[in-house]
Amino acid sequence: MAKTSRQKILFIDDIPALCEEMVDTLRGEHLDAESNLSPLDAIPKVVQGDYDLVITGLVIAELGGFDIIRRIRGAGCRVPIIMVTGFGTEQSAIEAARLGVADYLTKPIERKELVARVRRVLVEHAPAVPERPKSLARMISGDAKMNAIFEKVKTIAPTESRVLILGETGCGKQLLAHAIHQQSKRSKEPYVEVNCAAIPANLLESELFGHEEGAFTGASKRRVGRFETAGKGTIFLDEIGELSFDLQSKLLHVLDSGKFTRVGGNNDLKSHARLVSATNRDLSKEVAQGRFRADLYYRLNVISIELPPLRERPGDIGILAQHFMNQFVTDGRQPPTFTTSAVDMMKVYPWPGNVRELQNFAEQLAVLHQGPRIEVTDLPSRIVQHALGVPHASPTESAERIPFRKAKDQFEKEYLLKVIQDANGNLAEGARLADMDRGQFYRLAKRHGLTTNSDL
Ligand SMILES: Nc1ncnc2c1ncn2[C@@H]1O[C@H](COP(=O)(O)OP(=O)(O)OP(=O)(O)O)[C@@H](O)[C@H]1O
Repeated sequence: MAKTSRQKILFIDDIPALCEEMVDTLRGEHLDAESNLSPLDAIPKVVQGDYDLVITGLVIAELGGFDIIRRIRGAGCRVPIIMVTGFGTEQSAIEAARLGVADYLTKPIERKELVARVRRVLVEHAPAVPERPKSLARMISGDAKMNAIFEKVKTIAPTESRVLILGETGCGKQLLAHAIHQQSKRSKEPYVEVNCAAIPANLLESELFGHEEGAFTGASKRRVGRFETAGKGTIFLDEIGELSFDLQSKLLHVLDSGKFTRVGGNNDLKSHARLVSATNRDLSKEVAQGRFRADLYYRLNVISIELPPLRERPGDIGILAQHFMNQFVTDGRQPPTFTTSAVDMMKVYPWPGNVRELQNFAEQLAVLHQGPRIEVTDLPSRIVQHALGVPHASPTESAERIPFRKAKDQFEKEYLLKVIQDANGNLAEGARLADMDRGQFYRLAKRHGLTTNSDL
């Protein structure tokens, strides 16, 4: 069955009148619902991802509600499931919670309440990424700070000014440098990248400026350097903070005079390339501490662009994760989508490796994950552990060092996270499992950073 853009609901029960009533109620509220009298017919369709929500009865002759859920989950499918029953007992409610149902309703249930609970589950398990991403060359973003940077690049790229890109490792400096070239009037000319940290210091000068035959041992013939190769295009010097003092002086000379000399040569050659550079160091601090030449810093830093780390770009987490997921699923499958709850938890994690770490994480999931959705429970332990606030000592080990309030806070956070995980990331269900008022549960979850859902 082809998927439509509306979220599709399936009701499973073997009483035709109940099916008709449920479908009429939901369709009356503009929800896309259908029913199936046979669990054995319905399960394969559910497992192949035809539905966004399953509502099931408990007592069904062909296969009971709990067995339906076990088979669906056993096939690796994490579609949210609501159980509706007229035969609810405490035990069945506990079993339903254990199996991770998104909600458990006992009859009689008012029409309005039913629709409200269904809508809530649909929202909580909806694919994330509601924002419309913006793009710049090969970069995409859904974050306001990044979109402002994209706009800045569109303004400065066509000029001749040098650009210095600052930012932590893996946050997109290289991609941004290339975008500047692509948006510039030089885009048809060469684009040359040099990673100053990857080339041994004694070879870097000849790499940049070339060398003449016999310039040093092993220089058996003349070699053209990267400045020459770049011609009238752009040369991108990555990790410029790693340049030795000697090379800093030589680069300063090129920027001041527009000329350079091959190693071992006498002739001045003209440089026409535009220079874009990047570093993950705090260059102004390097200058203050005497490790980087101030005059070179000012010449490089005509226009500076500071790329924020991923943890300061919450609007990018869901968009980039889904973007990479779509790229990495190449075997014809429909790429799984990240749910809002999963993205909320990913926003709490600090992503020390920035976009590169997110990219690797999406690649692993693309290979290993089966099923149409990525839920909180599918996230790797480092993301969940972070939400737990580990490492921390147990109260008995260090009672004298941890104030009571802090110990209580740690316990509260750990407890809430466990409950939210048991509830498959569904906060309403979490509140029910914890036997807490829903509003209080939401507020606590938010205070501990276990959700960033802004409407809580
Ligand atoms: N906004 C983005 N959209 C799409 N892909 C991105 C984006 N930002 C970064 N990437 C991807 O993330 C990875 C890391 O980005 P990049 O190499 O540009 O980071 P960097 O800051 O230059 O890292 P380093 O400091 O280690 O050199 C690359 O594979 C890049 O394609």
